[in-house]
Order: sequence, then C-alpha cells, then structure tokens
Amino acid sequence: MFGLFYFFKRLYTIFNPPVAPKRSDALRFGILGAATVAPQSLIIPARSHPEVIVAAVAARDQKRAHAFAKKHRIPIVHKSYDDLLADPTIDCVYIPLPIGLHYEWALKAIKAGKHVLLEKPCVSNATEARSLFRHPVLNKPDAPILLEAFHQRFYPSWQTFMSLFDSEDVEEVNVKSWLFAGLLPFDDIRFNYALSGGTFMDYGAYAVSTVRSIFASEPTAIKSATYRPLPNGFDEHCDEAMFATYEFANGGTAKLSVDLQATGGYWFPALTRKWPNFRNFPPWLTVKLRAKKEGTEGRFEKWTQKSVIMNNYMVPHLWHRIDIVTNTEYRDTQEGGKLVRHEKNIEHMKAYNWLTSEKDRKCEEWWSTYRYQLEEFVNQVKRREGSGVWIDGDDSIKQMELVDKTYLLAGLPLRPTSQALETM
Ligand SMILES: NC(=O)C1=CN([C@@H]2O[C@H](COP(=O)(O)OP(=O)(O)OC[C@H]3O[C@@H](n4cnc5c(N)ncnc54)[C@H](OP(=O)(O)O)[C@@H]3O)[C@@H](O)[C@H]2O)C=CC1
Ligand SMILES: O=C1OC[C@@H](O)[C@H](O)[C@H]1O
Repeated sequence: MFGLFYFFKRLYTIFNPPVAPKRSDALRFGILGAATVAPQSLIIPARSHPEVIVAAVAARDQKRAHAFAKKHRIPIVHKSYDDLLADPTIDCVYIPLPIGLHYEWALKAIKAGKHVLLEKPCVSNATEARSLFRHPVLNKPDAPILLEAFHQRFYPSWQTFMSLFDSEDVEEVNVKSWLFAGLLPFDDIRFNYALSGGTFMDYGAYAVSTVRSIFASEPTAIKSATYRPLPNGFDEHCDEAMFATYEFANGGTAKLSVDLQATGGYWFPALTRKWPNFRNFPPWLTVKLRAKKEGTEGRFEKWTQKSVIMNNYMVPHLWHRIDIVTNTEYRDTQEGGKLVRHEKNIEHMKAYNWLTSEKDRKCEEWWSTYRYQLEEFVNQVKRREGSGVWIDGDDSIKQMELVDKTYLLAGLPLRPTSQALETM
C-alpha cells in the first residue's frame, strides 16, 4: 500500500520536479527543433537543476516555435537553427533532430563554440562519427563538450546492474527490445531512410550500447544479422525489426532482438498475427554468467551459476527491477559428476538512487535518466569530477562502427552520410 503511494509520488515528481533557484553562472541551453522528446529529456530535468536554464528554442515553423516556447516558458524564440547557434547568450545546445541531421548541426554547434547534448544515436554512420568526434575543434584547450545522449547509462540502476558481474564471466546476453505495433506510424522519422531511420538506429542503438558495455569490449565477429522490412509501400531501406548475434573475445555471445512493430505471439497465430505484441515491453535483458566451481565437500562438488536480469533497462526511472537468479548444484564426483541436488534462489534489487556506498554522488529518487545525464553534462562543462559516469567520443565512434557492420551484414545500406561531411 505504502509502496504504491511512493511509486506514484515518485512518478508525479519526475514530471513535476521542484524548481531550483537558478545560480548566476547557470548554463543557458538552446534547443534545435520543437521536438516531442525535448520536455522529457531536457526541459523538465532542467527545472530542478540550479545551473541550467532553457533559454531559447528554434523551429522551422515560427508559429510552432512560439507555441512550444509559450507552453514550456522558454523566453527566446529564434527564427532559425543558425540564428540560435549565433546567439552569444547561449552556452549549450540540445539537438533532438532526426538522426540524419545530427552530424550537420552538431558540427555547426561545436564550431560556434557551444557545448552539445546530442540525441542518440549520435550520427548516421561511423564515417560521420569519426569526423565529428575527432574534429580538431574538440582538441583545442577549453574545447566544447559533446555528449551522445545515452541517458540510461547515467542511471543508478544501470550502474548497480553492471556492478553485479565481471565482463570476463559473461557467457550469454539476450536483449529483447520490442515496442508493440501501432504506436509509431510507418511514416515516422524513425522509418525514413533519408533521415537515417531504421529500428536498429532507434531501439537498436540502446541494445548495441548495452551489449558493448556489458562485455566492456567490441565483438570479434557478427555471427548473424537479419531484418524484417517495413510493409509494402514504406521505406524499403528501413528495418522494422533487426535480429543479430555477436561473438566476443571471452567466448561469450550476445543476441539482440529489436522490433518497433511487434505483433502476434498469441494463440491462434493465423488470426492474431497482426495484433500488437506487448510481451517484451518494456525492453529487458538477461546476462548469463559462466558456472563456477565453489568448492568440494567430500565426494561432492558445489557449482553456482548466476543470471542477472535488468527489466526496463531503457527508461528505468519509471519502473525497473533487477533479478539475480542463482542456481546451485551439487555433483557427485564418484558418479561421473551426476547432479544430486539443485537449489534456485532469486533476489530482487532496485536502484532509484545511488547506493549508500556511493553517498558522495548527488541524486534524488525522482531524478530521471535524463536528469542524471544533465547533472554529468553540466559537471563536464564546469570541469568538475561528478559521478564518473561518462560516454566519450571513442565509445560513440565504436558504437556506430558496430551499427554499420550490422546493417551491412543484414543486407541493408549504411544510413546516408551528410552532405556537410568534413574530412580531415
Ligand atoms: N532519449 C530519448 O529517450 C529519446 C530520443 N529520441 C531522439 O530524439 C530525436 C527526435 O525524436 P522525436 O522528438 O521523437 O521526434 P520529433 O519528430 O518530435 O522531433 C524532431 C524534430 O526535428 C525537427 N526537424 C528538422 N528537420 C526535420 C525533418 N526534415 N523532418 C522531420 N523533423 C525535422 C523538427 O523540428 P521543428 O520543430 O524545427 O520542425 C522536429 O521537432 C531523434 O534523434 C530520436 O532518436 C526520441 C525519443 C526518445
Ligand atoms: O530513444 C528512444 O527512446 C524511447 C523510444 O520510444 C523512442 O523510439 C526512442 O527514440
């Protein structure tokens, strides 16, 4: 009963956080585009941050820009994205544009000396990623900060989850990221090749980032990659779903299943094949660790095997649960290792804030993934240490290299490179 009350109170506060008085040295953010995601990813989190002011927005359509600014109490409306970048009162720029425009505007923004919070995935492909993250502007002293906004990695539950195992011991990872069919129209920006759409760019980006973090390395091989196309009449270069298997140097494998139009899976498949499928929503993943021999008692060997499951790894601030499943087996060495006893234990964990052992890290139970991300972004801009969680440019480049390789193996073209590409 009390649990339910605190659950709803936390949810309410995520969307209605207390407003912090702003410091005189607060960073002034501008947003490129009146994007749907901007309130959840920046505008609401900014309210509780004493060092962040959302000061300006620019949209292609002036009426839309003014309506957006009024709704979210943003004082300045610029006539164009270029005008916003030229505004000397703006320190940081948030870019929630379609992926195909990320490179061009992120490059313009860093060249204008702005710090950039860039929506995920950072750019369309690895060529763009290398050009952007290795751009000479970022090597200067006092260079702007550029962050690919993989918000979920900043959240305590992800860090807690990662602390529960050693990457070397991971045998198998299974990621299931399905969005039930019908929520996104087939003409959404996510399914538009010219804008670098595709399910693997969207939900897939989270899945790829996740397995790369879990193994703390890049795959040595892609064992398989297959996709399901969009229905006839929609973009043939965009994947509606992608299924891939990767192999890693420690012998482990990762299986990804990402789908933005999940259907079927019910009884009477012929009848229900087009029904939306809610089975793997919210997205979740399992990490299976190698079995370990714990010791010997007389003729018996004790073995344990753990699996760690992260339920709702993408937006854990709404709700999440970490399950730790431990299988203990006793084997008789005089009977060829015959199983004589099996015990199964399941523990549940949650981490809506940092653990007690991490008390020096700042947090509130109602901070969203985006609020944690904003905290670290500001820490980096202000050259402060922060929680230590960060995603650097090399990480973003490797991420896009794997996305590219997967698309090619699946038989789809790389997402198109921007006309604005600069080669060094
Ligand atoms: N971190 C997260 O949790 C999420 C991240 N995202 C990411 O955020 C970005 C935007 O997603 P979302 O807010 O859902 O999308 P929207 O379609 O709502 O917003 C995209 C914005 O891009 C602008 N835009 C500029 N050129 C184009 C064009 N040619 N076609 C369409 N839009 C254009 C529009 O701005 P204008 O107002 O100027 O017209 C629009 O507001 C994507 O990169 C996506 O991957 C999305 C959802 C969640
Ligand atoms: O980043 C995202 O997170 C939430 C999803 O619903 C969305 O498609 C994606 O762009």
